[in-house]
Amino acid sequence: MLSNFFSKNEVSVESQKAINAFLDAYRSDIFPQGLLVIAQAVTMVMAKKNILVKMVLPFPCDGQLHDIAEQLTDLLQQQVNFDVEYNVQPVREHKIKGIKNIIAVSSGKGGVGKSTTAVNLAYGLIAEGCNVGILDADIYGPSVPTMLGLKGAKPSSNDGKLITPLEANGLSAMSIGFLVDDANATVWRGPMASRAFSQLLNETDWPDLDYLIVDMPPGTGDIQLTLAQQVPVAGAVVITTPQDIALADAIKGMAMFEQVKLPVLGIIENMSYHQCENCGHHSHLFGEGGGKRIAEEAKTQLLGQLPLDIRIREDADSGSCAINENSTGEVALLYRNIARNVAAQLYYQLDMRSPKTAEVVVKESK
Ligand SMILES: Nc1ncnc2c1ncn2[C@@H]1O[C@H](COP(=O)(O)OP(=O)(O)OP(=O)(O)O)[C@@H](O)[C@H]1O
Repeated sequence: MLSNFFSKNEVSVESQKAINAFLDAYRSDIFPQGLLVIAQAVTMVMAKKNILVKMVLPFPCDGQLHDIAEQLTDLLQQQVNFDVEYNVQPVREHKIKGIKNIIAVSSGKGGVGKSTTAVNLAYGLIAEGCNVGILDADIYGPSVPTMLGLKGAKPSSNDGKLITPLEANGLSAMSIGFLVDDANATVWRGPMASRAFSQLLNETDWPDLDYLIVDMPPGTGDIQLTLAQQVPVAGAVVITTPQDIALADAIKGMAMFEQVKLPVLGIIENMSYHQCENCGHHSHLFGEGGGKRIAEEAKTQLLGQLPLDIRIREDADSGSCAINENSTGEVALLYRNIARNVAAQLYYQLDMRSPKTAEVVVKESK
């Protein structure tokens, strides 16, 4: 038998060919040109009776690899697993130690669920396989401490100079809310607020992070503009709801980032629909299709849509998170899908090693 020629650790040539062909032809939103064009160091070994596909990828995507492994297992009638290392590269140079990429989460309008989405996006990126931190820059209403279950907690300092961030379920977190009480934070204005923010960013002893999510204050005024200029943001994500008034403000938000020449990775539409608990029917309480429309108009991506769901509010209020309770639950999967889209957009739009970015550069130079 052919298999007798292989050592116990070798995958048969037939299986290798089948896996390569499948991965080569595989297409999805985050792999528009297939998986193999962006994968490095692809090898296959036998691990007991299972095939282990090893590779290095440039952005986290554990959830999608899990689905691909299931499809390959069906195809080969043999268990296939992935063992992937993520090698996220910084797309923009900056001097903040330990952090590779800063992603700003903003909204033109207050109350659209920006902080809730920022926290869940951070946990989504962790669930997909990366090291992540969050910086609550919402100086006028820091809600991240509550959402992480860290209200009242105080960070410490090992050397008396840098503040050690707090940690909640593997997420490193810093917020003005850890340092001053809410009443004091709200009276801060202009320069004072931006100085406080700059200190939070630069004087925190961040661990090694692939992504730092910055929860920006809502709106598009001077303070937001200053912060956007102050932070070496790799890419921005704009949160909106489908209501006309929120959409109009989201457009203003994108224009603000354009003004300071920061790339917008896309839009997340929050409270897009309500799903009936009994029959599963989706009702679009605040209108339909708005996020998609403004994303198309701004030539950016709709990174995902989230339901108006009581579980999301309850989690945010109680300091828990759907992803940490059940990383494959319905709401968790939506956030993880958005997290993958954000990470992939950052890579394809901005990393010079990305085949898509490289393509754009070639076209421009003609
Ligand atoms: N998809 C959702 N489903 C249900 N409730 C949600 C959803 N998203 C956010 N919420 C709730 O809406 C309220 C406002 O959310 P959040 O504080 O995240 O908004 P924000 O845009 O950050 O507000 P602010 O402008 O004050 O910073 C919170 O009570 C939150 O739990």
